[in-house]
Amino acid sequence: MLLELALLGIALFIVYGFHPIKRWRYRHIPGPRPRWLVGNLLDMLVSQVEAPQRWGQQYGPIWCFWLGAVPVVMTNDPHIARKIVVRPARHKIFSLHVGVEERFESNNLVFINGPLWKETRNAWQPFFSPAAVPKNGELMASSAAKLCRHLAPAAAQGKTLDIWRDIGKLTMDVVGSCAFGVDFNTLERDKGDKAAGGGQAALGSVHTPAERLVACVNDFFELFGLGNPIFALLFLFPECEHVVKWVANALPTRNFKREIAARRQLRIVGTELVQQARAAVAAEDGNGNNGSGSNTDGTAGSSSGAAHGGAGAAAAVPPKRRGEARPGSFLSLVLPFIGRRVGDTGIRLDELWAANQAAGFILAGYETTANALAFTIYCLAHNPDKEARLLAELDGWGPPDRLPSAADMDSFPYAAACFQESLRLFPPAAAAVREAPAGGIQLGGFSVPAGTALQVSIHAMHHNPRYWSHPEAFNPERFMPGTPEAAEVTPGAFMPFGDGARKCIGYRFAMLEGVLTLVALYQQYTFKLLPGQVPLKLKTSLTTGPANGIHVTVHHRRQEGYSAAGAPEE
Ligand code: HEM
Repeated sequence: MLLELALLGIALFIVYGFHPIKRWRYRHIPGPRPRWLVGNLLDMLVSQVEAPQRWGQQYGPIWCFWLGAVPVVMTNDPHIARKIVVRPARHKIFSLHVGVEERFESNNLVFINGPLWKETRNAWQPFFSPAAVPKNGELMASSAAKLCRHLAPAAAQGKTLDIWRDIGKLTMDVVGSCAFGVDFNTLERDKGDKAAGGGQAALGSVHTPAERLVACVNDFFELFGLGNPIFALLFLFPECEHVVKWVANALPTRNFKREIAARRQLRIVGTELVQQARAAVAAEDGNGNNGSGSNTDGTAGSSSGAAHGGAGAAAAVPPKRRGEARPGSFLSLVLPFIGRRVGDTGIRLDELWAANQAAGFILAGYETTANALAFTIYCLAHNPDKEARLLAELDGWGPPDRLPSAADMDSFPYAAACFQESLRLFPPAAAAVREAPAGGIQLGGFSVPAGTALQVSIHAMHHNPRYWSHPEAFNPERFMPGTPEAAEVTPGAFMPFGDGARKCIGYRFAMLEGVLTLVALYQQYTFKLLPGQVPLKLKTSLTTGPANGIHVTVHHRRQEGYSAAGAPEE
């Protein structure tokens, strides 16, 4: 009897691995052949960038692949992409976490849907309005100036460095000063770079708060999602989510322990930032009021948008009313939402929600922009003629020590074009994700069942030869208005920040930071790649970044005798 049951179990498991009913529902959509049990998961584990690009060439413009038992319908075509991104619902993101970490994660703007997403996006929006973003320019430029000082010894001594790590310190510095008014000190200290770079640091081996923060964010990015083998189990057995979660937490692997520690650290930092902001408000109120959510009158969006402040700088300007931190700081916009009820969902926004918004800003604002800037430096170092054109633009603008501001953005069309072209070639977010609506959706002539995960492969679209001539070439002229290259660009084929209601909320902020940083850096320095880095190896978890950093030597332009034409005078 036992033997028969075992055989029946094995037979059922074998049949389960073919997912016959599910696969039958998607049989009409072309795509790579799924393997037993794992589907096409292994291809995605090898490269979440190359596999979609290859499938796009073989099966495009729309295809279906399988993450274990989960079908994903993907496109590399701008017209189909528009139909996908216009939908506001993001497909469910699996999570292995339990308890407070699960509750913390369930507030993340990137993952939530419905009324909670709407209310949370409302809390973020005023900080990113067209009027508010430029006010961050001064702090961004001053962080870039710090980075320039930080690079000076390497330039003087001819040392090599991983510029991706140093740029990461810059973007964390910008997040701290612009969003929270806090100096994370990332550019002031350099303890052997233990804290930075690809999550190499175990949290226990770093000590200062800034080091801990950078280390835990790096760990988070490295270990989240498909980078974690247990996570892959959720795709193999999505119906058994609770069991997989239970096993993962009961018998955590070393990496999973690291990920939990990183999340905990982020939660703690987020909570500290919220509490500091509340304390600053209470101190300014002068009556001990801690802003505990009494302000639910919808004033959150009314702040001036002056982003220079937050917890650490709150004393500089009196708050407009109780419950608000420094006007215009990110947290000043978030704090008044504490205590609100979200429609008729029964959800009440609390301090954990606010802490998640603070941590979410750190996560979203740090690594994507760092990767984009580091990729731009790589592209320019590999294309000296484009670098020369950039240097000519900067030299025409002013002396090397003149710091750029948001008001100068129109003076740097080529710097902006270089940043955009690098976002095309190496989009830090590989895909935009949505869910097919109730009743299903027609895409590219195929009907896609309700609830299906829909993805725009941003990388595959940006490399689609149907829409980009010489897609592998770095050609910033594509983004210079009035050039023949720009005239060729298909509207909608460039989507590094996604699109629709869920378009990246930070895109203006990222563009400003990217251009101001490039200007400040290239006014003073150029960078040469160490050999062996072309073509660049990529790694993708939540974002796409360089797999092994970007190793360069730094050259001071004036000392090296650079001319406006950019070439070093030998
Ligand atoms: C070069 C830098 C950046 C890139 C390439 C990037 C890219 C993206 C992409 C592709 C999405 C998904 C959009 C969609 O599904 O349609 C996204 C969402 C998001 N981004 Fe960014 N991002 C960058 C910088 C930032 C910054 C600086 C912040 C803010 C601190 C930020 C905050 C967010 C948030 C909160 C979302 C989720 C929005 C929602 O679901 O409503 N990003 N980003």
